[in-house]
Amino acid sequence: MNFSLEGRTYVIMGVANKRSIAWGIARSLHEAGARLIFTYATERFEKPVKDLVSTLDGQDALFYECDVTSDEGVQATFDQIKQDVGTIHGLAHCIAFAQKEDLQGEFKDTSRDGYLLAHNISAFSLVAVSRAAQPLMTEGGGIVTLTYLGGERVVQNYNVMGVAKASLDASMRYLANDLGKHAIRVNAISAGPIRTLSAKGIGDFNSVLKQIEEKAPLRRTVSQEEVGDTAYYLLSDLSRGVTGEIIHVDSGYNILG
Ligand SMILES: CCCCCCc1ccc(Oc2ccc(Oc3cccc(O)n3)cc2)c(O)c1
Repeated sequence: MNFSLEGRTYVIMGVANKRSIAWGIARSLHEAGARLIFTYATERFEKPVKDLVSTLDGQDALFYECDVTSDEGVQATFDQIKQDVGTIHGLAHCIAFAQKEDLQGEFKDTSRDGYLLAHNISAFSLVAVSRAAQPLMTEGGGIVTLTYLGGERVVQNYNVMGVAKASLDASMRYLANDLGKHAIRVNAISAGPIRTLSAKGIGDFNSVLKQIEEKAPLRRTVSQEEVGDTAYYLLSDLSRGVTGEIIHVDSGYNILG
């Protein structure tokens, strides 16, 4: 069996810059021979993403805007992708957002709007893009999303994003149940903390990194590349028997009490 991604096309949603975990996923899939399609939330990201992708030798990528807070916007993007390439073999959902004030202080102070916004962008968007992508995945395939330990147990300051990640994790399992009959697998990677643009929104992030380096079984933090390689595994035939699963790429930190 061949585990190359030659001849396969994957949609990667959420590259912001070279530090993005989504960019680590893009590099791993490119190295495996995949053709890549990139979506970004607003045209602000079009040039940075195109400039990054131009560094991938031999990549014939496509680029689309996709506002995941709009059902029509998601459908329009996937209609365009269907028109341009026909079939896709998978998707990496690397999209989340919560208001900065809801990522510090006490969770009990979360506003109704802040709670709904975090769930809309960080959890429901997986349902929306999976529903829109399914008809294009005529040969089956894989969907991967990014989650975090704070959705499984309390991590100070992660607050409403933790509650949204718990919803994302359960949504991933229910999507795995629905889409399995179409030979589409749905899994999540629970990444350890990585210094990305998104991480800047989180209170006291530096002390979390220090805690990992001191306590995690591997005594170090993980990289975008290590997460990218696990996404390659989950989107390739190596993981053909795996769906509805969360793989922790976190130096083992999640096993500690
Ligand atoms: C206290 C937890 C420390 C480890 C957090 C690891 C982590 C880092 C980044 C993560 O992704 C996001 C994505 C958006 C997000 O919301 C943001 C980001 C920047 C500004 C802002 O206003 N909101 C917060 C975290 C994420 O889900 C998890």
